[in-house]
Amino acid sequence: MSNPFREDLVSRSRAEACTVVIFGATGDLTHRKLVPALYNLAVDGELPHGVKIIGFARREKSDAVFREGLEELNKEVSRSGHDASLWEEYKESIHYHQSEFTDIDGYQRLAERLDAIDRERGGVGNRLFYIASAPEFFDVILENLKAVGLSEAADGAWARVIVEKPFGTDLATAQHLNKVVNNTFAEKDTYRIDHYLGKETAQNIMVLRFANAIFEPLWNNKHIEQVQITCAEHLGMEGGRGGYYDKAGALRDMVQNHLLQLLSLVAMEPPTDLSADGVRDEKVKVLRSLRQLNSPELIKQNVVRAQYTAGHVDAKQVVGYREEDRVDPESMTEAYVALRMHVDTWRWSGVPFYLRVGKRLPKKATEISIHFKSPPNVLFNATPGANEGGNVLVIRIQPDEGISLRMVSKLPGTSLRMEPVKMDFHYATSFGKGSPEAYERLLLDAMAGDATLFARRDEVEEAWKYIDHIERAWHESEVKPPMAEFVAGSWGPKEADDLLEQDGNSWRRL
Ligand SMILES: NC(=O)C1=CN([C@@H]2O[C@H](COP(=O)(O)OP(=O)(O)OC[C@H]3O[C@@H](n4cnc5c(N)ncnc54)[C@H](OP(=O)(O)O)[C@@H]3O)[C@@H](O)[C@H]2O)C=CC1
Ligand SMILES: O=C1O[C@H](COP(=O)(O)O)[C@@H](O)[C@H](O)[C@H]1O
Repeated sequence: MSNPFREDLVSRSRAEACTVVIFGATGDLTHRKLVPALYNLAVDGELPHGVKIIGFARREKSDAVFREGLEELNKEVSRSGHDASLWEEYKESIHYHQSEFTDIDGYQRLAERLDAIDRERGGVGNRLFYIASAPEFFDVILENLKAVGLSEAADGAWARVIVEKPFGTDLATAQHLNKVVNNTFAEKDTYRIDHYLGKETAQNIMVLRFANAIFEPLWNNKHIEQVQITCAEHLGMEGGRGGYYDKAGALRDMVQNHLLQLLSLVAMEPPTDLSADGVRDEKVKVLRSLRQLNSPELIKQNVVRAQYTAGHVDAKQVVGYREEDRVDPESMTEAYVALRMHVDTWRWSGVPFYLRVGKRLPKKATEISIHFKSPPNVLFNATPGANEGGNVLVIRIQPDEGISLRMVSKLPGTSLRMEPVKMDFHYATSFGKGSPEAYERLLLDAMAGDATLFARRDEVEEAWKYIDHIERAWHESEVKPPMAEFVAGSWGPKEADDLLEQDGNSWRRL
């Protein structure tokens, strides 16, 4: 496709034209995230000229029907709105390819189609394979791509693969999948997606830390008392999600990937350069330094799991977790988890990292808060308001992306009183526009061959090592830790509050 929208704009990224083949193209991810992301990039003039999309899935569909379905969703979700005349041009670059994932003939036909596109384009045949299927098909798709030679790039071209989450269900399955992927594509051509890394504010963590001289000198256990990472969702198991989620649970679904990635960005040492491996080398060191919770006793002391009971969210009555569609009525899967973690490095020795994530909490909000130690209590200890809490730096990942710094200030007036105030930076007001969707940035990076915001093999495996201890204690130990409960629409179980209270701390109110 020639970029139909902004011929005047040259793409600002180093992304190169390619054909994007999406496996699982009739699914939710393709309709809600991937195709709208490519559309928005095209609207913004960021998509390289000549990008084509081939959707691979099982159902019989014509190109026209496939495009209509995509358009319906694009109208609903596109960040830049939906322009019918722009869509008319954009949709010409989208095609449908019907095949079973297991059918080798389907891949043979795909190879022929890709060759025809390259001939038509008269340029190099770069290919980006996006595996957006359920995880049980990851192996077979990779094996079939290899069998028909599609994992090999033509001279002067590249062939890359993006693999969706979940990347395995434990260390052993992740290692197996890594073997299959690396047997098909070189590690440099493998992009394990973690869409939280594509979120604007997650990317800003490194800039905040390493491009501002005021924070880094304070970014250690001498000045920081605790770090909290919260990822709250108000959604439950809508849209049939219960089938997948009840097998995964909050720990595997969110902590193993998104939350541990955020923690790594907060805790890592400055990389020697901004290359993909420079950054990922430092992140993986953090994961290796996590204090392992390798006994049921440690897990009982440091981890709380919970399910929600019926309650109200957004003023609507909602059912409890075990009553959700496609959830086992006797399920022992957590829809909420809170953890106290430690990063055993010199920088972070003695600083607790508290993480919590859950469904059916009061609102959707993800944030990281860095709680600084209080100053010596000598000057203002008798001043009203002196105990209002210390400095807190809050990185709002979503919504209302931004950063705020809480400090204590003198209240105007003749007497000395102190009150907490906030310096607040909002992306939307400071830069006059909303942030691009995470998938936009990540797709563009994959087209540019930049894997910095994708997880490397060793990162994924280190994260699973940590998670496996907890999963084993929950599901395999003789005396299983209890499953706490909280009312849907509340901020989680009392046990999670107790976890912090033991250290004299409390969760930040969002
Ligand atoms: N949805 C989301 O927001 C997110 C999803 N993900 C991950 O992305 C992946 C896809 O999720 P999602 O889009 O929600 O899944 P869906 O269940 O909505 O889609 C599955 C897709 O796979 C196709 N498919 C299933 N079986 C076969 C087969 N045997 N042969 C060919 N095609 C087949 C389906 O085709 P057909 O309809 O023709 O049967 C459909 O296109 C999962 O790994 C998920 O964990 C990750 C983050 C967010
Ligand atoms: O990966 C996942 O992420 C979503 C939350 O993503 P967000 O970008 O909306 O914060 C979560 O709902 C889902 O369970 C999980 O699989």
